[in-house]
Amino acid sequence: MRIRGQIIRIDDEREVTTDQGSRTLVEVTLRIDDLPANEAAELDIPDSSLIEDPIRTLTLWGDWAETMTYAEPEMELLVTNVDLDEYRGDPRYSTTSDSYVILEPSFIVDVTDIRSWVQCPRMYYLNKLSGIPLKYPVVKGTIVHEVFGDLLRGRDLSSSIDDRVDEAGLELGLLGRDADAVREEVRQNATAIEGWLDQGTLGPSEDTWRSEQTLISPTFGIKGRADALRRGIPVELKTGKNTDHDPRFQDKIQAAAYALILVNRGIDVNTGTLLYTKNTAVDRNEETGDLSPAKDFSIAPGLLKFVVRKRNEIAAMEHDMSIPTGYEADAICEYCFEQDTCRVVAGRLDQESKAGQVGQTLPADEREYLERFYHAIERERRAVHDEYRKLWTQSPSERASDDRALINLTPAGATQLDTGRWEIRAIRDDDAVSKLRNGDIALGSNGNPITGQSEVCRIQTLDVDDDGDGTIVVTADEKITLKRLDVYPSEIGVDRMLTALDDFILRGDDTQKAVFFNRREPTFSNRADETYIPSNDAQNRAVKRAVNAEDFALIHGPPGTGKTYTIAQLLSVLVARGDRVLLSAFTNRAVDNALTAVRDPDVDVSDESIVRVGTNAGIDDSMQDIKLDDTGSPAACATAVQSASVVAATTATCGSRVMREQSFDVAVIDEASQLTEPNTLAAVALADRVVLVGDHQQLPPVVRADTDLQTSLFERLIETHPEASVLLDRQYRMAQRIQAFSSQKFYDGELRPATRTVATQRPADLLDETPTGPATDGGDGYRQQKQQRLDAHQDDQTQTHTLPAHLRDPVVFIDPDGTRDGNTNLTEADRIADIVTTYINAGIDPSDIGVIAPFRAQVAAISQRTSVTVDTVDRFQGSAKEIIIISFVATNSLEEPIFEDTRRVNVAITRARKGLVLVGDTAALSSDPFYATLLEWAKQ
Ligand SMILES: Nc1ncnc2c1ncn2[C@@H]1O[C@H](COP(=O)(O)OP(=O)(O)OP(=O)(O)O)[C@@H](O)[C@H]1O
Repeated sequence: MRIRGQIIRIDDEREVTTDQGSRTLVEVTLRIDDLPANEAAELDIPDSSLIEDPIRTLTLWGDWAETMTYAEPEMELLVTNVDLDEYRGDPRYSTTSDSYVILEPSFIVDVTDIRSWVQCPRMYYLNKLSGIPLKYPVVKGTIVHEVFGDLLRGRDLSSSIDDRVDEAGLELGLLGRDADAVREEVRQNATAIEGWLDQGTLGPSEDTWRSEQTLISPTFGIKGRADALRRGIPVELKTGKNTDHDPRFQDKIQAAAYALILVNRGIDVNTGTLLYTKNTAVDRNEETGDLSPAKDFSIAPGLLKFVVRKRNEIAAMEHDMSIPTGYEADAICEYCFEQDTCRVVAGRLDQESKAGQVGQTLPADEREYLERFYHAIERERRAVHDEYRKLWTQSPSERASDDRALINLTPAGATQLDTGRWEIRAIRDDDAVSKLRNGDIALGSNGNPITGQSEVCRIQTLDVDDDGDGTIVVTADEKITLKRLDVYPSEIGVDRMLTALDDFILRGDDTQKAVFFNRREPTFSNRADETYIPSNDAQNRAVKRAVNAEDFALIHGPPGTGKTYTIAQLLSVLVARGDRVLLSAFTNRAVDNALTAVRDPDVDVSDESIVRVGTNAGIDDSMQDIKLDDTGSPAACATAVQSASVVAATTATCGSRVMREQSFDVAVIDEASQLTEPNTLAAVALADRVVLVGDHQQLPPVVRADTDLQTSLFERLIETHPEASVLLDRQYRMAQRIQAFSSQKFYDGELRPATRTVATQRPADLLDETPTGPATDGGDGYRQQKQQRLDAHQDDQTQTHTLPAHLRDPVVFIDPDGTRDGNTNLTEADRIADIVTTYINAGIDPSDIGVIAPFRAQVAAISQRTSVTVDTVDRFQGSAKEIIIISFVATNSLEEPIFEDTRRVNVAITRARKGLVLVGDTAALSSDPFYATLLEWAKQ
């Protein structure tokens, strides 16, 4: 029996005498979440009031009492294998010798963090803050681990080493290493692995082996990736040497933590293996001791419990987000490699530290900032943990309807690739939507990702044909029977935000920081005095402001105002001046979109001077020719990135160990209003000057928790330093009538159409009534395509309907008199499908029409009724359609906001070029001042 609940009170520790001698105990009062159903029956207490009152006393015996020294009221407690008895009519619980006590079980601790915590709690904190820097032992360690995996998958040693060293080309190049020397060193390490594999009679061909496996334990709140499992026993590889007979303590802890996760899966683990690969490489004449690389050790229940208690210490500290001092451990600072960093961080942040403090303390506002964002990021981490938890708390169908999983797949086999990895296929027979995309990392499983067979894989294909059928193809290290594919949450995003804070605040330049902390005003030079963009005064001023900025400049670009165009012109000016430029944005799509404009033949930046840094899967096909080749000759890789005038990468990649080694004169960051402050800092920290391009009146950063991360650095700076910004006030997208509301409400009436043609566009321009059509910003290509469509249409001999009068206006409001039911309004969905059909029958191409709805359920309802693109606002940001139809869903009243933020309405309505149709309920919309004005405008 297990119980789980919130701590209400913790009594003092006591010693009692029992038949087993003197024992320690602590009594804790808990509010139990789910009382065991059989509680009353077990105790034979007929009092039903007990069942309504979930407060119970729990006695923690022996070592578990220690966990209560750092637990606090309000924390959650999960206790397994409890005993139930009664004391004066009250049911009471107590731990048994088989119990585990898990504090804050929802907080998921990584195995490697438990390892560093055991070495020293401050090491855990410093690793989290600073990330893993580019250092040779780290890169070599990664290569050896990969070769290990390859050997387990049956690959030939030499070809594995060649490939893996090749793959690390860029990192080795930046470290100034020679490939041959690295190959030799890896070979020495790998010899230990090979020898051990041979000698253990357990050849890789045997089924008892498997390489790295990601494991999560819902009970113990632990996750991690074991290097390998041999007959269910965790094997950890260490690239160092250890000539003692026993494995190192922290290494044992790591292997034992994996064992715990296996225990949670019902596997009894009582041994662990540590493989010290350097042991075979050390000189036997000089070294004494135990030089065998493999060291087995027994994993007794006591060790597993110790691991849980260490994990509990971390969870408790993270609960109130306190900073470890190092005194919690017996670690000896003078032998610690991290001693200097530890003292510097303690000194700069004025933290208590066992190693002491050095250096000058940072100004109070910087420390306050770091602390505030550290807390915000840790809250975001918790929200990611909530996502992990849904892997086991939600049923498969709940996950599917939440778009978090594709379920009920039919396995369709697997093929082993040359690399030893597997290509796994499954058939889907429905067109269920999900958040999964090609190129994503996902969790594939045979049905249950936690207790079943599961593997982290990369999606290669997810396509669905017209009938809704399709083949899913993924690649993974091990073969699985693919029946389900889940969105796999990742903490990399939060980890990268922390390292960006560290790079900017702790390692950043004081002069640069002063301006972001309002200790001095941003300054501007006069170096740019030419006319760069004659056709658009605001864009021209923006380029000049950006080139002149000594610190930062802000380019505020409402919808369709040519932000991307301006960025391209700006880059050509900067490159011509000899500046080295970082071009960044949150998503790969945004980076590639900006790069497309930079590579326009009319823009004076040569392809040879640009490199695109990122993963193959993330980068658009059209950018593959300028993608940085990070494999092969180390020197060539390093030169390629170091000599580039323009380096383009997402802000997440800016936090990678390769990009953290780069420096730039200027960082130009697109869609900066959608970036959290720390995400922006990841790029800012790499450059002397910064240009942020964005629009804080459109979508804010997407974050899970309600914290300061919701406000972008762009928004904060434009409010504190409006003089550093330029508003692009001419838009090339919308008819005058469509843009008017947005201009008035969001841009102080300053947004105007760039040309008369833009201003006067109408839906009828899309019809054959106007054969030549007016010029749109799509240009001749667009007209030709349209003419082809019209010709095809006429060839069809289909009757050409004309567009009814009420759909000819650029802005239309329609009230279908529907009823909201949950997050859908089917009458509205039906009417929207009719409107779409009317447009199409009139000759408008379906690809010119888009529908936006506030909720996914309504998106699904409309999608079932029409073939045009239907989506939420977030998916539409950055794109535009000739005709946009918006479904508001709400009827009668507006108890909850429709788009939760009026900026979403701004984005929705500004997606339309020629026609905007608002479909909603008059009564509901009139009940809110903002929507009432929208309605008034639409009905004009
Ligand atoms: N100065 C200009 N002269 C002529 N055309 C321009 C100019 N600036 C932008 N355009 C055109 O306006 C259109 C929109 O420009 P762009 O894609 O740069 O806008 P954007 O602000 O990035 O759009 P979004 O709001 O979707 O991010 C493009 O077709 C572009 O060629």
